[in-house]
Amino acid sequence: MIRVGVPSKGRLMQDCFDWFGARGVVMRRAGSDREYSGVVEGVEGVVPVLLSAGEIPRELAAGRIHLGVTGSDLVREQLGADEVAEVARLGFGQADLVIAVPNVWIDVETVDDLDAAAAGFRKAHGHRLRIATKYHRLVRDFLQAQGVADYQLVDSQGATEGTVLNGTAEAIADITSSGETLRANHLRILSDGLIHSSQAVLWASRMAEWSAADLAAYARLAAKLGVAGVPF
Ligand SMILES: Nc1ncnc2c1ncn2[C@@H]1O[C@H](COP(=O)(O)OP(=O)(O)OP(=O)(O)O)[C@@H](O)[C@H]1O
Ligand SMILES: O=P(O)(O)OC[C@H]1O[C@H](OP(=O)(O)OP(=O)(O)O)[C@H](O)[C@@H]1O
Repeated sequence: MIRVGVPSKGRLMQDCFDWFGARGVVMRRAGSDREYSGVVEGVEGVVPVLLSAGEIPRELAAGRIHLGVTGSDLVREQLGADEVAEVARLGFGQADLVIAVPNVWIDVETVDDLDAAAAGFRKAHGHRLRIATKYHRLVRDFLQAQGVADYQLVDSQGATEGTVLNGTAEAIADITSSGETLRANHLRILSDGLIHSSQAVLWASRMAEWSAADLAAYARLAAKLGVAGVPF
């Protein structure tokens, strides 16, 4: 059996079920809304595994699932290129990981401006400018590539836009789609502050054991979905 990790709740789960369903692979939760097991109809040898979107990268890397659907942001943040292969971009779950600063920082429009502000900030406040995020790796790599070093990351696993008003950070790096949460919290995206454009992707684990029967099931599934054969 190939195990396919799918998001266990919310819009991502529904969009994922719709995407598979439109291709003749019907996935649904078994039993009640609260039961985290799933069933699939329309293809033999495939079992869905309902998981938190944030945990799907780790399960792929551990080889406990063969395939998984989750955001490219979460995989790029948590995994290296060796552990998974991209099978298909699914065209939903689009959101941008961006750096945003308070509206009142009128002199800070770009990442270069943020760099300059960071140097001044340290002198004025005795500590480095704080950027709240849960995307530590992506933010570090992005700022390093731009030569920004005088800052510190503050971990925020949710309600990240609130950290500036709450006084625990000066800037944030988080996912946005409509931009409403940023606006409501008086934050503005830097003009060159796009770190990653994310969307839901079907990933294949390079770490899972793929038996001959699993490879045959994958071929059947890939044919139905109209995606590439085993991508590694
Ligand atoms: N506002 C949004 N619009 C579109 N996509 C979003 C939005 N917020 C988050 N996403 C995407 O949804 C995926 C899951 O997000 P997140 O890590 O917040 O999980 P979650 O919804 O909190 O679920 P769980 O707690 O089960 O992991 C990510 O890939 C992210 O890019
Ligand atoms: O641009 P918008 O359309 O306003 O969406 C952005 C919000 O959506 C996500 O939060 P989510 O609802 O997943 O909750 P979180 O705070 O737990 O991350 C993200 O972290 C932003 O807070």
